[in-house]
Amino acid sequence: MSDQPSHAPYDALLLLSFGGPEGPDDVVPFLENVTRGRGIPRERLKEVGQHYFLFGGVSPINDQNRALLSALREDFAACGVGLPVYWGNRNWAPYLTDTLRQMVADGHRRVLALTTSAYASYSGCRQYRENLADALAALEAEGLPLPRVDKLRHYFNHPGFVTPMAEATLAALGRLPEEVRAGAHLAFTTHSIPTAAADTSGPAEGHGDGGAYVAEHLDVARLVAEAVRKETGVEDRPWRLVYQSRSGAPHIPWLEPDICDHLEAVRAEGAPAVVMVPIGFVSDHMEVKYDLDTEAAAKAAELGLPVARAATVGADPRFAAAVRELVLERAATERGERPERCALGSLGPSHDLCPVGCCPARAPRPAAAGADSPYA
Ligand SMILES: CC1=C(CCC(=O)O)c2cc3nc(cc4[nH]c(cc5[nH]c(cc1n2)c(C)c5CCC(=O)O)c(CCC(=O)O)c4C)C(CCC(=O)O)=C3C
Ligand SMILES: [Fe+2]
Repeated sequence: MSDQPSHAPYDALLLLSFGGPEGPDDVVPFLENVTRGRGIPRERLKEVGQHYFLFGGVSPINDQNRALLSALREDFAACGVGLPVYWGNRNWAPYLTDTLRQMVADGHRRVLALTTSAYASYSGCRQYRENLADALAALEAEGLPLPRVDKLRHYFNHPGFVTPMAEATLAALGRLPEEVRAGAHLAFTTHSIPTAAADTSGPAEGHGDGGAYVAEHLDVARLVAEAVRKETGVEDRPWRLVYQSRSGAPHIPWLEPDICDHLEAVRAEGAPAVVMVPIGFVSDHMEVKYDLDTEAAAKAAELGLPVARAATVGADPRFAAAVRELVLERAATERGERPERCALGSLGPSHDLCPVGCCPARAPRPAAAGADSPYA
């Protein structure tokens, strides 16, 4: 008997992420990969390309995923979890299909996937499941044995995600001039998505009124605001969930208000300062570095409004530990045990298996790692 925590039946973990360009020549091909068949206006693409060129054509997301990989491997090793960790992306090298092919070549047949998106939505959940189905179809066409791939549950309300975010919010408050700290508002931000996609996010029974996407973000915002209240003793600090990084055609409704409009509105109401808290994101990637640190920060400067931006969890060891807990929890569930399923807030732990109709696509396509998966 070994007293090492068991990750059986899983034999590998796959970090599944978005990917990003690593130099100026990568930017246009990367954007073509992202937007293939998705009808994003050319104007928006040129603009987003410029965001990347401002940073030398390099997205921070790949280095951040490399750091997360190291943190996961360190944590697993320290805790005796002998699960190898691989990394594959939707839109840039290392591409998911290549990684999955390597995993099969290395003998892995039960794979657990961790996505760098903590919440339910088509873009953050089902689209990754579609990418997994595409990769499995490619391996099948090559005549390779197919691994079974499961996906870890959404972790937005896990303490290993929420606690570092709350601490980062307090740290950002501490970077504001002392005299505006007590009165500073909190602006929790996440990626805007079409309201139609928000309304149908998560399982069907929660559809409508922003669906699981908005409900989950509101729960995290409340938890962080409450932690800040406890720590600072400021009882009625205003906070709001706002959105950023809108794209798509202007006549299609997306979640609002935009962070920049929100800064203007609270300035007009007399807010002395704002802390921007990007709860929607797992690392300080381009949406954070450009849309918040560059664009929203410039807006705030124009308004004469002091702002600070909270760090995302990134490769925080507490987040790596949370991933380990979630992996061991899911492994135990797959073995037929009933492990403790840790979650803060009012929503409870999210489902392990996306039910049929969860975060539907506009045009149905095969998606793996869910109840409607065509794969085992
Ligand atoms: C919910 C959500 C997340 C959070 C969850 C998650 O992390 O998955 C996210 C993350 C990210 N989005 C990213 C980049 C882009 N997203 C785009 C486009 C879009 N995102 C959408 C949603 C989301 N996106 C949507 C509804 C679109 C429009 C249509 C479509 O394509 O579905 C476009 C095209 C141009 C534009 O429209 O801006 C780009 C370049 C990067 C990489 C950043 C880097 O390089 O550091 C990351 C992590
Ligand atoms: Fe995006």
